[in-house]
Amino acid sequence: MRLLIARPMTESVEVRARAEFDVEIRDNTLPLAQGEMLRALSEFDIVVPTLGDLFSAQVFAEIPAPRCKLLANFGVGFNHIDVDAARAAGVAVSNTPGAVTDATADIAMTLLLTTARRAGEGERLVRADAWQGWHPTQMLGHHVTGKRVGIVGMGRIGQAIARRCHFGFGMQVAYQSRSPKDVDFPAEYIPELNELAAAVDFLILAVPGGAETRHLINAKVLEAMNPSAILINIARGEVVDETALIAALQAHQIAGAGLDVYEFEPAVPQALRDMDNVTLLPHLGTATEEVRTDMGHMALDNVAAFVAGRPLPNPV
Ligand SMILES: NC(=O)c1ccc[n+]([C@@H]2O[C@H](COP(=O)([O-])OP(=O)(O)OC[C@H]3O[C@@H](n4cnc5c(N)ncnc54)[C@H](O)[C@@H]3O)[C@@H](O)[C@H]2O)c1
Ligand SMILES: O=C(O)[C@H](O)CO
Repeated sequence: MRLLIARPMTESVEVRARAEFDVEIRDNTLPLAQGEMLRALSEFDIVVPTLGDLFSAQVFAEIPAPRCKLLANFGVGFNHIDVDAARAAGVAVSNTPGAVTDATADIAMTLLLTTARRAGEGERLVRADAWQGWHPTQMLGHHVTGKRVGIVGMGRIGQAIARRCHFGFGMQVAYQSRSPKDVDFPAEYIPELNELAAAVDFLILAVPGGAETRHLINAKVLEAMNPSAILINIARGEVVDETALIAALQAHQIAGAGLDVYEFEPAVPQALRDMDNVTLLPHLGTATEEVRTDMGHMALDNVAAFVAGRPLPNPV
């Protein structure tokens, strides 16, 4: 069976892939272009795609009977794949849940602390050689310990964030999700999103992307937030109406934002880049050597199971 891996991977993943499979590893860090996706579906049995490779209904429509039978996605989020269209074309989809959880929760905390404590702004001040010295009212930020945090999407990553907030920072945790969760820390379930938004100092997004959550955070939710509150997004850019977010920040409806993901990634609006109360990261959630290696092996475990005719360990 021929395997295509759509990006260069960490060394041990590439070594294993070459040892176990008839593999082509694409030597390009950019997403697959339309023509490359069509070739992937028609010339390979299995493809390991990732974020940015837009396997849309239109792509599947162009190759109605693809040779490819598995998209073993590198990453837990699969909103770049039209899973229904894939299934209709006879293509299974798998992903890499769990491997990404702790690192992504760590990045949520990085964003929360950096934004609340104005660490990015302070770092820029020092680098610009503009710091005039400590004084009692210099660069006052928002206190974190003991504050109220609201988590939207209490799944694997949401719960890992909640644990860090509760056990690490003594924060009071509230959340919204599709259903209440049985968790091992105190957490209040607030099913109404605007109510949750109004009740917290930090609102953290950890839902999947896709049609169901597109613009879940809109002007109304941002209006419901406290003027002293901060929005953190480690989920997917499309979960937030970015135009509404910029307007809310400009009108001081909220105090700041910490973003790892963007609606039209990798484009980041100039208006956001101009604001000192916004922390901007380039989708770093899972960006550690260990985690990217674990994700790669998890994707290959799915490939191996498929080749051996066993059930996929991580079917979507
Ligand atoms: N920034 C990054 O690098 C990075 C890294 C990993 C994952 N992610 C994103 O985080 C997402 C979550 O990952 P996970 O492993 O925690 O997934 P998960 O499936 O374990 O958790 C998602 C949670 O969201 C809830 N949910 C779904 N739709 C909802 C809705 N409309 N309203 C409220 N809650 C809803 C689900 O019930 C579930 O509890 C991924 O799908 C991915 O898009 C980002
Ligand atoms: O969904 C994921 O796993 C990340 O966004 C990519 O690392």
